[in-house]
Amino acid sequence: MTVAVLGSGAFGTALAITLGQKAPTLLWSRDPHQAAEMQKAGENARRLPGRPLPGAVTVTADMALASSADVLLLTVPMQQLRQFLKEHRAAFKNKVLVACCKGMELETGLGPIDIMVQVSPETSHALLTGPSFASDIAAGLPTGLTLACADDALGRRLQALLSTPALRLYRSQDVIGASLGGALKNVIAIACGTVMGAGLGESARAALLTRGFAEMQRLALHRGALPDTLAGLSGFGDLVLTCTSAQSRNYRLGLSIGRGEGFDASVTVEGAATAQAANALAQELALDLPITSAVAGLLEKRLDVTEAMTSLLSRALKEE
Ligand SMILES: NC(=O)C1=CN([C@@H]2O[C@H](COP(=O)(O)OP(=O)(O)OC[C@H]3O[C@@H](n4cnc5c(N)ncnc54)[C@H](O)[C@@H]3O)[C@@H](O)[C@H]2O)C=CC1
Ligand SMILES: O=C(CO)COP(=O)(O)O
Repeated sequence: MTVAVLGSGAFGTALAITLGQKAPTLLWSRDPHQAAEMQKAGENARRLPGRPLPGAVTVTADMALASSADVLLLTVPMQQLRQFLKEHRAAFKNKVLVACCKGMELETGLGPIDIMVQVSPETSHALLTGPSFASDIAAGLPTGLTLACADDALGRRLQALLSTPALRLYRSQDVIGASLGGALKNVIAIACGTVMGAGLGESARAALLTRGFAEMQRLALHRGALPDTLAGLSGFGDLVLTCTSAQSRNYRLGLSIGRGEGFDASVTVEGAATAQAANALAQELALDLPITSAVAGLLEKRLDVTEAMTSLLSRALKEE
């Protein structure tokens, strides 16, 4: 099976770098100028400078060429996924699509697998998610991810195809759990960044991370996820990484909120839309997600940091 990565941002480029060390790999960019520049320079100077593309990676803006591969890794941001699938529906027919984005669609609350099923029912679907910074993957550092696919036979083939010596994929058939874990950890990372930015301390962050994990489980289990999936790489693993590292854009957005600073709106921060989508879903399902609600309040500017903290600390005392 041949592979193409569609979307030449940080994550798409990193995946192409690691997969290109194993087999010929296509990397598609929507911008012909950027594709030509990357092919010529042998690197993505904008997103991953200093990380050379292996010779087996071909960068192209030609979707007909890119979609000639059997397996297409989709690395566009979550809020772009539906439109992207609609635009290229004919080219993707009968392909295996592996979504690599994390989040919930703002208007519908749906995750990447649900959207692929809706928009491209004539394709096969899987999800690649878990704790990994693009820069670590591109540097060849050891990484463990979850490959979630409801079809176990296909999941096994994808696991073998997409694992590399440094990138170790674990298989799961729980696409709901893997999808929600990856989406909701970003919301908690914004909360943890906020607490650290406001100087409230590492003990407060540990409490938020832990209670945030309880919220992730509450929503995900209600939607049919398996507890083990939430405790795995795509849930707890990615939560720990994202809530403790300033490499994370979600955490950094939180830091800027906590410090009362601005944040570059062009940076991909998946947790922002997801916080609002998850908060709306929680209200609809009458689920108690106080941290998610506080993050949504901060992002929508209904709350400031002091009010958000007060809303969490003044809740009735309860059993853990
Ligand atoms: N950067 C990282 O360390 C990791 C990112 N991810 C996930 O990967 C997804 C993408 O993130 P990044 O690559 O970091 O973002 P990015 O901002 O670096 O790149 C996004 C890319 O998508 C392209 N794009 C946007 N809209 C498009 C459209 N409609 N059609 C075609 N291309 C479009 C942009 O031109 C850009 O090249 C996110 O969901 C993120 O959560 C997952 C794991 C690690
Ligand atoms: O998903 C990631 C790590 O697993 C990347 O995190 P950010 O999107 O917050 O940078």
